[in-house]
Amino acid sequence: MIIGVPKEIKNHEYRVGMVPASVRELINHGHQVIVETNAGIGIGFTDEDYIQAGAEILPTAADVFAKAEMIVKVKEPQAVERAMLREDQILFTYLHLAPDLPQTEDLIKSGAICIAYETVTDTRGGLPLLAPMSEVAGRMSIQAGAQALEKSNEGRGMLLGGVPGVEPAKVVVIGGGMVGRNAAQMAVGMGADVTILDRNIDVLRSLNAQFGSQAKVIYSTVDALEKHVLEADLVIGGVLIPGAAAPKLVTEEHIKSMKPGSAIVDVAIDQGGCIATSKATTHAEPTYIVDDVVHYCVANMPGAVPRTSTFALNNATLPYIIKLANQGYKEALLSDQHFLNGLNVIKGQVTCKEVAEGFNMEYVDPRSAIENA
Ligand SMILES: NC(=O)C1=CN([C@@H]2O[C@H](COP(=O)(O)OP(=O)(O)OC[C@H]3O[C@@H](n4cnc5c(N)ncnc54)[C@H](O)[C@@H]3O)[C@@H](O)[C@H]2O)C=CC1
Ligand SMILES: CC(=O)C(=O)O
Ligand SMILES: [Mg+2]
Repeated sequence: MIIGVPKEIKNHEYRVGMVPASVRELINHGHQVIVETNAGIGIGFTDEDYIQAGAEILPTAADVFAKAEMIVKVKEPQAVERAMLREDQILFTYLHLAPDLPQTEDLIKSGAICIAYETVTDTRGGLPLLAPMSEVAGRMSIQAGAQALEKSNEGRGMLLGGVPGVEPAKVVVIGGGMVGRNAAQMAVGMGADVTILDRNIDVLRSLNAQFGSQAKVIYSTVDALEKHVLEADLVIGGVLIPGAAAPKLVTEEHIKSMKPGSAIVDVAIDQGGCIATSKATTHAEPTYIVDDVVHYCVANMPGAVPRTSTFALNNATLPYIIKLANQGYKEALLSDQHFLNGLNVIKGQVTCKEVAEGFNMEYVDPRSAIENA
């Protein structure tokens, strides 16, 4: 198979779909890899590194899209990239369709086979291709939140850990999954007063086992959420209902009643955000203020630490890329229900239930969509 890796074009996005070592693996499996010039330059990989691994370098994204049978990316395709997709081409990347009608419509129109990293599941109920970036974003959320609390950023002027004799900041983490657990780990490490809310009892038990008395672990009701959010100096939004738009758990009224200068980091923004006043921002302009609350809502947080992130992402995606290339998408997806869960759009049909329901579109069972393709 011919596998194409274009350079990412989202704002301050320096990750890349494949590192040279992954290219070499695919070449060893007998495939051909084409890479856009300078695709890896943001993480220190030159064209020469890719050539050494066996790739061919092409001068533009248009060349890569025109020739590749499968496109491997990081972020959801931007409008100019969507225009280059073609029927029967495989697209393997993050999509986050639920909050993004224009992208969903373009992918339907393209006729391509669009497999989203973030809805692939595993046998333990996890999301193996989202997890590595959630680890990164969860950890980063505390750095971002600490900065947002600085006075020069219109924050309350609080140090997360306080100092001897002065109280630490209260950090409230909504959603105790991969993002929440990693955020809590960093916040605890910095000496903050940490509370984690989730509504899955098994998750609560596991958080309790990990953090013991270092963090409060609370069942997430409207009541509990309101109490803790209104007391918070920093709120981290990390809830997820896989495939679906995030529920708006923190309301406009809550934001109005939060302490002036408090901060929120809505990591769930890539699924639309779990805070009513959130709107996606970029690394160039990461924050804005609503009702004196600093909002950080960057939808590609791991893009800021692209070297760590690309390796972490590639470690997880490589076996799936190899499977698609070796077996073709039909066999690769039909033989593995968890991989099949990644299929969001195929040849004009929506095969992710949450996306179809969210946009009032017809849902087609992915298995029959493939069998009829
Ligand atoms: N902005 C960015 O750059 C990035 C964003 N993300 C996003 O972060 C979000 C979280 O991802 P993960 O932690 O991997 O998901 P996860 O599935 O590991 O964790 C989500 C948690 O939310 C909990 N939850 C669901 N409804 C809840 C409610 N009403 N109250 C409290 N908890 C609730 C679930 O029980 C689960 O434990 C996703 O939207 C993901 O796409 C991930 C990486 C990067
Ligand atoms: C998951 C995601 O949105 C990211 O890594 O950018
Ligand atoms: Mg206020």
